[in-house]
Amino acid sequence: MYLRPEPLILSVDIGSSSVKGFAFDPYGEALGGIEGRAPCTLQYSPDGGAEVDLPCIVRAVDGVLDALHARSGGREVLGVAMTSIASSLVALGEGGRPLAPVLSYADTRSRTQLGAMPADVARVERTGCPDYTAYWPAQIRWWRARQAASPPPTAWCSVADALQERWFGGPLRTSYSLASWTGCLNRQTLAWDGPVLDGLGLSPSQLPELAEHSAPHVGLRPEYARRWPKFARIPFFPAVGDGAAANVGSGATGPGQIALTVGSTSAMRTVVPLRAPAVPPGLWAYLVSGERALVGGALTEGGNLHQWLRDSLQLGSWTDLEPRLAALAPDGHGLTFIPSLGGARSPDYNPDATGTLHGLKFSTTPTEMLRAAMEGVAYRLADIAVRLNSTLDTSPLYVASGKALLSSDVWLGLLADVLGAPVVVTDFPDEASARGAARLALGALDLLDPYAPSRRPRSTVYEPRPEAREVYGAARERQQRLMTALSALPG
Ligand SMILES: O=C(O)[C@H](O)[C@@H](O)[C@H](O)[C@H](O)CO
Repeated sequence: MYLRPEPLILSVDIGSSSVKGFAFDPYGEALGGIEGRAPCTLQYSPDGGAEVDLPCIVRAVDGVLDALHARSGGREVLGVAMTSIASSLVALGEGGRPLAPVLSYADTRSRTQLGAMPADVARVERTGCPDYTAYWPAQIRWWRARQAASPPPTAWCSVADALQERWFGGPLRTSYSLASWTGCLNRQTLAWDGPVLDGLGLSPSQLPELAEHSAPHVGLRPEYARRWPKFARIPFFPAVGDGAAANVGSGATGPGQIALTVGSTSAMRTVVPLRAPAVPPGLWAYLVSGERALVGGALTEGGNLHQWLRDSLQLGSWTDLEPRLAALAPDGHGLTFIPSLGGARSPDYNPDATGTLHGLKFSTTPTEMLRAAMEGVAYRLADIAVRLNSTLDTSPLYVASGKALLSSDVWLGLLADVLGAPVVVTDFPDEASARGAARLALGALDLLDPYAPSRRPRSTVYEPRPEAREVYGAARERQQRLMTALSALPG
């Protein structure tokens, strides 16, 4: 019981399209009205580039903290939690100066570097990550090859680590969670992986120090202490990966509970109370903390594909579209949409994969194309689900998160049909990643157990419909056959 206004915890989420900040009470529940948002979007280029503009992120995050500082008024602020896209790679030059470009998980330009590391069959089991363009080993090699004429970077870090270094000074520090998304962390020993660093010619001193997300920075540098006096001496917690935060924030932390997220990108993941569970074929295993793993798979497409089609086909607002999408029968259009516009992450890991829309007729409508894209994403998520569910001891329960999914009854319903299992929307669905980071920070402050099952009722359950499941099953097979046929094409 608090007699004065309750203290609050602030949480900042660095996403693929914007930076958002929210306030939560000491029980981890959202407090309306104290929030901040600033746009900052990944920049895609035709060669597979997906860069993050660091000055844009710095401006956005500092601006969101300005808003949270002003709006929290006289209330006590317990701390600042952070969650971020993962992975991100910042190269640092002399004096710790960040060098462009900053690469994101979606950047596939390092495709030429895949297979270039020394052969090492145990690497996936040690790091939890496959050899792919989303991870630092390929990205660091690509970065060096491309900038060969410039002085080499002296150190590397994630975007959130660079921000915290600006606010607090060095040394650079990262959480086990963010580090586990880089492909360079040995998740068994919780140290940077020796063979991976040797293969890259790096020493651990060129990477951030590793710490648990519960070990905060305290004591802002004078210029930031003047800007945010209320934050000058409060804990700022190292960022956790947004996937890990989404599970904690949507309450998907128990056995068989799978966070099904469609934000800008999409993913499904489950929390395992072990540091280094086996990595299922085609998937990855990251860390929520040094004690808990996050096993799952991710696609680079989700709400970003929906948005791209709405813009490209001038489809109008999301709200107007939903009834038109809902009026279409499952797979009634006969189209096959392979949604790999950003290459294929899980389960194929093919950076050269592209999007395909097959089966067009003069009668095809733009709304049908969008519905086919949403179904196409669902089939690819089902390819991840098959692999993930084979590791579970119980039947899966999908817990929805992500703005794109929660804004669409159609997507929620068709995912339940395609996955053949209930999809649950909790009564605290919004901003799961920010909420998860806040709950982990409250856990670090000993104020709650971030993994405790929620006692709040489940508001909506989307049950699978057997007739629709059958129709979608056939359409999913058609998508598989099309992918196989396309993979035989030269080039
Ligand atoms: O678990 C996840 O959600 C993924 O693994 C991440 O790589 C995200 O796709 C990325 O951080 C963008 O939000």
